[in-house]
Formats: sequence, structure tokens, C-alpha cells
Amino acid sequence: LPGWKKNNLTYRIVNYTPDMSKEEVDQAIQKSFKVWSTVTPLIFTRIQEGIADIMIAFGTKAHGHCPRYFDGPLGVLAHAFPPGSGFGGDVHFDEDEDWTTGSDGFNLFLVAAHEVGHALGLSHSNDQRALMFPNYAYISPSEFPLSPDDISGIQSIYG
Ligand SMILES: CC(C)C[C@H](C(=O)NO)C(=O)N[C@@H](CC(=O)O)C(=O)NCc1ccccc1
Ligand SMILES: [Zn+2]
Repeated sequence: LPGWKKNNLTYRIVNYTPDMSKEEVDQAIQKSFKVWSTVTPLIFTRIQEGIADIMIAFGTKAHGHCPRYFDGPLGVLAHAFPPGSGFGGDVHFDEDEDWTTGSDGFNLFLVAAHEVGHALGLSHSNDQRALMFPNYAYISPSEFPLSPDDISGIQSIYG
């Protein structure tokens, strides 16, 4: 199965975007994990240093030793690697985007929830109601972002 072999996963926010406050980023990321932990046996624990399973970072164009490059404003907003060691599970956000807590720019929580789906082993869905649909679509943060397609997808990998 293309998933993690353990239910306890760690994440670390390695750096921050200047577009939002540190607290807003922490909240958006925490909320993006909560989306998936409510429908799986997975438990996510944040660590502040060292190597986490899921390393989260912001970067532009060629960033760190990442084999994939970002493309400036718009286009690719973020990418994530499927479960595994090294880059496996890592999530990178394109700092050339405008990251927000609202409906302007790109909502960090929504993009993070999509990317975490990838970091857990999900690929894109062709159901346009799915969070794992390839293209970003804003929904109100009070709405739960997962569709039945997302839930059956993640539950086919975990529990
Ligand atoms: C080929 C990959 C690297 C494209 C990339 C992606 O899917 N990352 O997970 C991405 O940034 N896709 C854009 C759409 C695009 O490039 O055409 C996107 O909006 N991704 C974030 C997203 C997608 C659906 C719901 C929420 C967020
Ligand atoms: Zn994607």
C-alpha cells in the first residue's frame, strides 16, 4: 500500500511566509492535519527541531535540495512527496504566491490540506468536488473540505 507504515507521524514547520503571522501559519497547518486525522487512525505531532516525517517549508524556484522547482506567481502553488524517507512526505509551498487566511490570494489551510493528502499517499482525483481535485477552489473555512471521494481514498490506505 502506498501509505506510511505507522499511524504516529511528526511534522515540522521549517520556515514561514511573510504573508501571514506565525500564529496564522501554525493554525492553518494544524487545521490541515486535523482534516485527515478526523477520518483516519493517524495522529500528527508537531516537533520544533530535527527531522520530522513531514517537513513543511516555503521556497521559490529552486529551493533547498528539492528536485522539483517552483514557477513564480500562480501556476504551481505547492507540491508534496508521497510517503517515504528523505523527501518522502515533505510539503513545500511556493513563496511567490500570496498566502492568506481568507478568500483572496491562496488560502494556506486549503492548499495545505490538499498537500497533506499527497503526503499521506493520495494522488489527484477527477471528482471536481474532491479536495484532491487538481485545481484550487476556495471554500469557506467553516466548511469541511473533504468529499466522499477523499474519504474513501484515504480510508483505502489507512484503516
Ligand atoms: C503538478 C503539481 C505539482 C501541481 C501542483 C499540485 O497539485 N500540488 O499538489 C499545484 O500547485 N497545482 C495547482 C493547480 C495547477 O497547478 O494547475 C493547485 O492549485 N494546487 C493546490 C490545490 C489544488 C486543489 C485544491 C486545493 C489546493
Ligand atoms: Zn496536488
